[in-house]
Parts: sequence; structure tokens; C-alpha cells
Amino acid sequence: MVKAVVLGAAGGIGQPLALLLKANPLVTELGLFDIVNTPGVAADLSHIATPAKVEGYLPADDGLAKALKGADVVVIPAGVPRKPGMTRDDLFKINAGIIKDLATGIAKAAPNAFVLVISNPVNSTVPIVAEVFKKFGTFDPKRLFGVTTLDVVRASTFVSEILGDLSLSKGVVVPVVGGHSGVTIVPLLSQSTHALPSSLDKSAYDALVNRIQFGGDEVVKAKNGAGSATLSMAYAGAEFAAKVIRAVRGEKGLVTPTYVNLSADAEGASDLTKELGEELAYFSANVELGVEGVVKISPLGKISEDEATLVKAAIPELAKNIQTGVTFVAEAYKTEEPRL
Ligand SMILES: NC(=O)c1ccc[n+]([C@@H]2O[C@H](COP(=O)([O-])OP(=O)(O)OC[C@H]3O[C@@H](n4cnc5c(N)ncnc54)[C@H](O)[C@@H]3O)[C@@H](O)[C@H]2O)c1
Ligand SMILES: O=C(O)C[C@H](O)C(=O)O
Repeated sequence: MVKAVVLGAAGGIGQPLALLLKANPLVTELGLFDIVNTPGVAADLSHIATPAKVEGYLPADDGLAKALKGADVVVIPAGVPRKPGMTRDDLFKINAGIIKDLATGIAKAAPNAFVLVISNPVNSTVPIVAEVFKKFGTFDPKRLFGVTTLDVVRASTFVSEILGDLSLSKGVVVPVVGGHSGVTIVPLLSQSTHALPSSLDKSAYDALVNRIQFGGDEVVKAKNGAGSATLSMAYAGAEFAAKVIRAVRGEKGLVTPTYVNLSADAEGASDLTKELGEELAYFSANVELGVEGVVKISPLGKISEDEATLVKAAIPELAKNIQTGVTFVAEAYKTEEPRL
């Protein structure tokens, strides 16, 4: 039995993500929460002939707590998306408060759930969730994940395009580490399962890295004010959630890049910190999942000189983003006490 919950379920990501979770035969219950439209989305999805029982909730009548009750996996795509000219950090002002409130709801109603954060800026929203959980005494670093899978999906697609065969893309695996915005997105192309053509020169390599780092901008520009990636994100979010669900059910050896807290009492965390040469509290790395969540955090391993330069550039930006999230919660609790 697995209960999955989507917070922000009526949105551009939330609806197709809820659809893909409803299509996942391992999900037996699907809770949908949003400030609007969830009864309709739930009624619609509930007609699909798959096992999950679907229920939609709005904030009235303690809807958040009801949606979260018994949750094993909570996915959060709630919040505002970018418009052209905006950075992900520009979303912080609005999304930080939304995430803080939803994290409070999770701490109260589903303190043992695995929490998968999609809302931007991920580099800062994940620390917000952690800091709220710490205030409530419910923080388990092994159960909190920033969803960076879209970067991995993009890397697979763009590398396959260069290899001239999109049918390869499902099998092309490129670890993408660091974080989820601009220069913090670091594709380790030297570790790709499929080598890049030897004819690929430095400027083509740089263009590929840039496209992976700024793939989100491509979609924001094409949508021209109507938001950012939703369908590819729903696909990526469902892929990641499916792995977490399989791990929750006892499957071993599932490995995927995700943005995690490095204090997780997991094998490899301190090796990664040593490699980074910096005490970063969060970093996206290849993570092995298990029933308790994070089992093992892979070190970067052998990387190229170009990749080492990219990692170096990512570190100060990540440190700043993390601090922004931590400070936000500290400031918020100066004027209000967390109450269970
Ligand atoms: N991690 C990633 O790779 C990635 C990829 C794409 C988008 N995103 C981010 O995901 C977020 C959502 O994007 P979208 O395109 O779905 O936006 P959207 O505006 O289409 O949907 C967001 C939904 O959140 C809901 N919402 C707002 N406040 C809420 C609250 N307090 N509680 C519950 N629901 C609430 C809205 O009603 C809306 O339905 C954005 O922050 C975006 O930047 C992240
Ligand atoms: O680019 C965005 O703002 C959305 C998302 O983070 C993405 O990578 O597509």
C-alpha cells in the first residue's frame, strides 16, 4: 500500500504529475491538495481504471491535513513559475512562504513521509523544508529530496540528439550534480553511459553544457509568459517519485541524482564533502535509495578538468542559495513560534 500526495495538484505540473501517479500501479491512494480546483481534478482522475483511490482537498475544513494523512510520499509542485526575464531566485519571495506553510502541514500530519520538492528555487526551498522540520523536531535528512530529475532527463535527451538517435535517450544516463539553477547545474558528461562523439569540439561541448544548465530558459522563452516547463517536469517528477515508491516498497539498488542534505547519516556524504573542499549543507549527487530513504551518497569520482571548473563555480552560488532558505525560516520564527 502506498499513498502519494501532490501539493499544488491543480497546477501546470500538478495535474499531469497526478495523472502519471494515478497511472503508477504501485500507488494505492492519491491525495491531491491545492488552493483551487482539486475536487474537479480528483473526480476526473478517479475514473481512470488503475488501483489508486483519488481524493481532492482544498484548504477549507483542514484539507491539507486530510490530504496528507497516511502519506508515504509527498510531492510538492506548489508555487509560482517563472516568466521571461526572471531567474528562479526571483520566485523566492512568493514561493518561500508557500513552502514554509506546506512544510508545517507535513510536519504536523505526515512527519514520516518522504518529501520531494519541485517548487523553485529548489536550492533554497529544500533548506526551507528542512528548517521547518527541524523546528518541529521531525527532520530526517534521509527523507527529504530536491527533485533535479528534469536536468538528468534533459541531459539524456540532448546527448542522444548529438548522437543522432533519440531512441537511445532512455538508456543514456548522465549524472547531473550540484543544484537546480544555472551554474549550479553540473552535468558530468565524462561519466555518461554513452560517450560523446570524439569529433565534438570544445565549443560544441560548452554549448551542450550551457543547454543543460539553461534548458529551463528555453521553455520559459517558448511559453512566452505562460509559465515554465510543466509536462517534461511532470514526466521527470513521476520518474523520480516512482523510484522513491519502489524503494519504499523494499527494492534495493535504485540510484538517481537528487538534491539532499549532506548531514544525512549516509555512506559517502563525508567523502563528497571532502571532494568539494567545502562544507555545503546540500548538494545534488547520485544517491542510492532504500526503505529508509537515502542509503548512500556517491562521491563525484573521476571528473574532467572542465567539470572540476563547473563544480567550483557552482559551490559559492549553492552556498548563497542554501543560506537564503535557512535565513528565511529563522527570520519567520522570530515573530511566530512553530506550533504542532
Ligand atoms: N524542480 C524543477 O525541475 C522544476 C521544473 C519546473 C517547474 N518547477 C517549479 O514548480 C513550481 C510550479 O510550477 P507550475 O508550472 O506547476 O506552476 P502553476 O502556477 O501552473 O501551478 C502551481 C500550483 O500551485 C498552487 N498553489 C499555490 N499556492 C499554494 C498553496 N499554498 N498550497 C497548495 N497549492 C498552492 C496553485 O494554485 C497552482 O495550481 C514553480 O515554482 C516552478 O518554478 C520546478
Ligand atoms: O526553468 C524553470 O523556471 C523551471 C524549471 O526549474 C526548469 O528547469 O525547467
